[in-house]
Amino acid sequence: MSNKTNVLLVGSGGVGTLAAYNLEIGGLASVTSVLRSNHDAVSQNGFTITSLDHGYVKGWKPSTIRNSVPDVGKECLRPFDFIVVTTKNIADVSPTVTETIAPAVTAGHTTIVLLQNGLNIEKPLLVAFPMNPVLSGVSLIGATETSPGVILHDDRDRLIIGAFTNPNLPLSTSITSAQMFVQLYSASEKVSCTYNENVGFVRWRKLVYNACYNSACAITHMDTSRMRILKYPIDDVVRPLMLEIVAIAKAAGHVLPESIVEDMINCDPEDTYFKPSMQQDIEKGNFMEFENIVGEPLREAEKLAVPAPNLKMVYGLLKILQTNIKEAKGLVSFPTGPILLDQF
Ligand SMILES: NC(=O)C1=CN([C@@H]2O[C@H](COP(=O)(O)OP(=O)(O)OC[C@H]3O[C@@H](n4cnc5c(N)ncnc54)[C@H](OP(=O)(O)O)[C@@H]3O)[C@@H](O)[C@H]2O)C=CC1
Ligand SMILES: CC(C)(CO)C(=O)C(=O)O
Repeated sequence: MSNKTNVLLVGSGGVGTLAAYNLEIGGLASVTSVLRSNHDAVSQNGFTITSLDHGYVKGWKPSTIRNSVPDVGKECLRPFDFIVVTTKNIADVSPTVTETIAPAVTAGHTTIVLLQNGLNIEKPLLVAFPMNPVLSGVSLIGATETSPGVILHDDRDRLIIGAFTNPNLPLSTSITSAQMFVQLYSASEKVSCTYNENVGFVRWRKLVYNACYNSACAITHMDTSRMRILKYPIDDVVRPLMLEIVAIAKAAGHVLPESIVEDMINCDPEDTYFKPSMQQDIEKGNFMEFENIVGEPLREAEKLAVPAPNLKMVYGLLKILQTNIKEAKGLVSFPTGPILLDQF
């Protein structure tokens, strides 16, 4: 039996494939990757990765690939030490993250690492798996699967790991797991992976970008460069949203530096015509992570009585757009025909 750390990776798109590759070349982890739409392409040809950190990699496969999440109990498998979740976190569509990973979690043993955007993403996992550490992974990376098994990685991998508070475990248990994961991820010596105990601060800081740019770009189908060149999309839409997120974060106890708004507005190189992930998702007809990225900060605002009228409007619009996607995928339907016409 291998003495490497046993890692299951669920969700091998842009972020997940880079994480699996980086963990394996570090030499301390053996990775089982769960693949879905790219399973056949990768089992035939491996991954092709063009990466700013790792160079050009052709035909690479993780130690094990699977087309479904393993059932550790039924299959009598060695328990996973870490499950790294790099799916999009679509809280309003089943199967949720909790439902997806449940068969692979060993109570009291497996550490769950959520390498995903958004706020309060740990809450359902702490309810479902009360005796397991859950870690926060905030990724600053640019990684996209351009066709099945082909990954373009064009902004350096900087990963910030921390431990979500699990009231059923000593904090030291979760912190030890977090530090172990940082060691595994840093072992490649190709990327930056740091431990940060202030998970809330790190997640609110990232939301200043994601809740505002992701939403504005998804709704308008305009990338961040065009918004900055035109200026009025920033003045009328993006900056007002960012100021609301900063105010909500402050009320929640996370005081972000004053410069954060202008820094986030200008953080992408202006010539990249960058589309944030939510815009890329809507343009592909995929579900958007809007509940965790916009809905959760909005619910925090309501709880803390912080006015957030812009965020509320944007949330409403994203919910409508998500319903359109659900309808296109057959998850919701409406009455059709003459009855409907008579009614309106
Ligand atoms: N991409 C980026 O540069 C950044 C992304 N993030 C965050 O990282 C997370 C991952 O994003 P990203 O890599 O872009 O996402 P992608 O859409 O590229 O990849 C998600 C992968 O998860 C797979 N998946 C989804 N559900 C399941 C399931 N139930 N079982 C198995 N596989 C599943 C998808 O498969 P399928 O193809 O079949 O749908 C896809 O391969 C998100 O939270 C995102 O917001 C954060 C910073 C930067
Ligand atoms: C901007 C980015 C790529 C941050 O790394 C991101 O988080 C997103 O597009 O959702």
